Amino acid sequence: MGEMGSASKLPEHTMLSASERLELPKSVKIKIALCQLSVRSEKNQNLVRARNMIKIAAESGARIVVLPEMWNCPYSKDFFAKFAEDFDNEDSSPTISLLSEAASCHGITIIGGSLPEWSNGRLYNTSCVFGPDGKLSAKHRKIHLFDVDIPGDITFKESDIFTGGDKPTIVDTDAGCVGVGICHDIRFPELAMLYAAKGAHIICYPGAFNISTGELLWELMQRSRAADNQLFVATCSPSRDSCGGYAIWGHSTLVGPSGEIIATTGHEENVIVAEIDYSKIKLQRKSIPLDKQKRGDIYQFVDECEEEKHQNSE
Ligand SMILES: NC(=O)CC(=O)C(=O)O
Repeated sequence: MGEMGSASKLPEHTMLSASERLELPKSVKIKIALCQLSVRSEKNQNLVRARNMIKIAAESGARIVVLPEMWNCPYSKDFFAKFAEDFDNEDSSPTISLLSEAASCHGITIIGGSLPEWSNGRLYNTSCVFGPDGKLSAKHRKIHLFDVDIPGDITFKESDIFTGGDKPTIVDTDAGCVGVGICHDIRFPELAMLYAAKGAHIICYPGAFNISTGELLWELMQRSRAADNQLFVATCSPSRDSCGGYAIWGHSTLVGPSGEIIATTGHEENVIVAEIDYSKIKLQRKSIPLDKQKRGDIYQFVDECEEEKHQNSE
């Protein structure tokens, strides 16, 4: 990422904000593909279908390809453990081998959706990023697990099965600086703000929102994270007809830095290819300089009782 140290030597009034110092990737315009896959109950079928979609995406000119949350495995508690792989052992991880081979074969960056991962006896919901050389460049374990109980609608508790990740993930790729989150992670603006502060150009959220929260919140969340942080947001979901009892919303989408939808789709299986113009980040941040307008000095709660106790003790 760009050198950020020298600005501190300038007089205060000429100091550049983090947004103004943001360096853009060499290629400012690139194509991204979102592979909205129909996930089957046969792992091998999912691998074959995903490999075909990646090929279609790459042949359409995409330099960065995003896969859905849980694309090699139905989004269901009955399947997660059975389909999980140990990523540290490539020989026993056909999914990791496939992603690595596909990235190097097409010379692209792959944000590998998410997969159930076994590690030291624990199960994680994990996204792997591969560079054009086929090497694993980052691994994000879903931080915020999806535990919900909406009476008469949906009850689902990921934490019964998965262990949550404990780190944010930001990775410099030749297709931009990418922050990674998985589905429910999108509900936490703090994570997106952290990625923006660290220089992310785009945040990719593989996700599998269900049809009720999806209709209400999926688009809203993506546009909010993009507009608040003035960067690109890309989401990728399995399609509605995927296997398992969980009804998936679909609607994989690319959103631009002013919160505009650049490309989206419906419930069905589809490969969406769209153009990202990273110069729009700078334009948006120049037009509405949120970074300069922020009042970090007043965004804190004062505990009045504590304050009173403190004053009385003086
Ligand atoms: N997979 C998820 O984390 C689902 C989710 O967040 C939802 O609202 O649905």
